[in-house]
Amino acid sequence: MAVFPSPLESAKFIADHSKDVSVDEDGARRVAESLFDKATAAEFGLAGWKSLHELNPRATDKEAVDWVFLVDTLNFSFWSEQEQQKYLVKYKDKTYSGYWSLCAAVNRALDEGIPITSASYFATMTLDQVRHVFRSDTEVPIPLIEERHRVLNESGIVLLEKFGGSFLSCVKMSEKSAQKLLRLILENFPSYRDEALFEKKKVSFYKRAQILVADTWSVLEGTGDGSFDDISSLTIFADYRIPQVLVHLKAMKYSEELMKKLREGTIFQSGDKEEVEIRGCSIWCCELICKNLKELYQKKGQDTHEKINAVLLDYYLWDYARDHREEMKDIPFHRVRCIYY
Ligand SMILES: Nc1nc2c(c(CN[C@H]3C=C[C@H](O)[C@@H]3O)cn2[C@@H]2O[C@H](COP(=O)(O)O)[C@@H](O)[C@H]2O)c(=O)[nH]1
Repeated sequence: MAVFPSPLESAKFIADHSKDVSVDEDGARRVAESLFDKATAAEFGLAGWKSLHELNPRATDKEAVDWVFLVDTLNFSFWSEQEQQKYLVKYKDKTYSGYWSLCAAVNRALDEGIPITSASYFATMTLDQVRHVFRSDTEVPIPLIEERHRVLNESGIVLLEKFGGSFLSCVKMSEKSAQKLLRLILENFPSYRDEALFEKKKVSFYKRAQILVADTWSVLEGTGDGSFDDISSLTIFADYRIPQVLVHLKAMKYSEELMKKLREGTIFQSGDKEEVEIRGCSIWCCELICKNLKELYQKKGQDTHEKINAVLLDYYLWDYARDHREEMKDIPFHRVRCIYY
């Protein structure tokens, strides 16, 4: 049986040994206080996944679950070298960038009658078909198109061979446990094994695997096969936006030398010490924010069950980063080209 380190334990270990990134406990407490009133509002809740995001599926059926699987299999590396030169997709008279450009391209393909979310289709897609589905509305193509082709074929074949062609079968096998679904994903889909070596120890982040579980919970509206009783055991998803917003909100800090490298646009490799510290401290920082938020609610005698967890905090912070691009422009995000986030 394969050993998959826990992202939470990894984050604690990394935060305890980190040199260039630090979690600011007072800053984390202040962020929790500022979120306190918002946390019971609609946009913080599970329903926001659909109500705030027009490209996400409305349904809670097999096709909606397969949409989530396809999108999260490709949910990585949308950043561009030049902010002005980037991959964009126009869909229904709106132009989308970043993660939303991926969703727009998927919905555009479905509208064109291309069964892009069906394993039987993406298991044998050619590179040219992938290029067509994810074509850009600028001269900048989607990053890592060859890797996207490879992970699509690989994941489609596993779905066909082991799960009858639908991720819903995998969800049913998890018997309403988020941790069991996480393990099934890691055991069967190699491209989701987002791990690194840090201070000679194997650590994990599992960003796409954890967000796949979270998005499955969201698209099923926390009901039926998606009523995971341990959804609060997930951590936030260590991408390249959450660290940026945590530094902006002064809950996390970079050393001068790291800030200099980031400002120069240094491209890091997946697994580099700085990259691991940024991602691990982000997860740990959000655990502290979550803990503080729960304490604030307990003080007020309010029940926080299912209202406050790392998933909902992550979604909120990610949307916040989207909506505050301008204010955050002097905080650089770390640049890695990889299939993990
Ligand atoms: N931590 C975290 N990272 C997330 C997401 C999402 C979108 N997911 C949900 C959000 C709304 C919908 O409800 C989706 O279900 C994408 N990313 C990451 O961000 C990066 C792209 O950023 P930008 O270049 O600005 O589009 C890239 O690494 C991508 O992997 C999230 O939620 N949390």
